[in-house]
Amino acid sequence: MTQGTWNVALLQMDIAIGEPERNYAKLEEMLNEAVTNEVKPDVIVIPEMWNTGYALDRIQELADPAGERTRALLSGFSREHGVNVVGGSIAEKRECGVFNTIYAFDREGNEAGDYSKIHLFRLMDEEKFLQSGDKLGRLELDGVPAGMMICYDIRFPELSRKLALGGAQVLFVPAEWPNPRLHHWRTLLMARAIENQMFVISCNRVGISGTTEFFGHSMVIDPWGEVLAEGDESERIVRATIDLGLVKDVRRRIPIFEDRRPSLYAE
Ligand SMILES: O=C(O)CCC(=O)C(=O)O
Repeated sequence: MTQGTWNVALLQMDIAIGEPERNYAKLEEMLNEAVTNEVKPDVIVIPEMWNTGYALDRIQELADPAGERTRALLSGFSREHGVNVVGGSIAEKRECGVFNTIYAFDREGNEAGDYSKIHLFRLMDEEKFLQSGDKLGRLELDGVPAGMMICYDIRFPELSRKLALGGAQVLFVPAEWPNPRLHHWRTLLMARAIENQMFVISCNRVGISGTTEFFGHSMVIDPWGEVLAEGDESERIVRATIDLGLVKDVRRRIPIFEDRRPSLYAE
């Protein structure tokens, strides 16, 4: 990191449904590609449910017990390469069920935060097979306060606002967002960035799973709503450099956090 900037790398990967071994191998390949680029990333982001895809009918047997395999891999990688990793999300098995969980690691390989998806997506039957998390996704990377949400969560502006009010300047959004709702995906991400005057860094998968197609379009959006980088529909690494100082500038320019009237509309 040069002063106040981050190079981010989004691993816009295809995911083999129900085949964790293939997915771990693919992820390692892409992680290595991400750090061998001439521009070294400060933060790497991975898509949602990258270890299993939506193999929900076999999720009990496929999910990573306590996330141990994933945590060992990502923590080791972060430490070895001195890079922050927001580890997408994985199907994570606990005693009380399977969760859709992000683990994030700092440059020393320490766990910087975790978040289990709180809004389960009925259109994909998540609520029938997964448990929902019950806490917000807050973390700090290189001293920068940030938040984590997963996919469907971006439809709930209250959640990103709460993270922003808690100090988040960057919002990470791993996703498996399918066709044909590209318009929703782009608009909601831009809205979350503009209304909260924060960076939104989203990583969506590509490829086809059964009858569902995923369009990628991973995006890096600045606090003014400008799209700094956007993927196409192919498997690739999407890169961008962000100037973290912009959050302060935009919040000074239009001081929405000073102008809020929560007594009139906060629940
Ligand atoms: O809200 C949407 O349209 C997509 C959400 C989704 O695919 C998910 O949360 O996995």
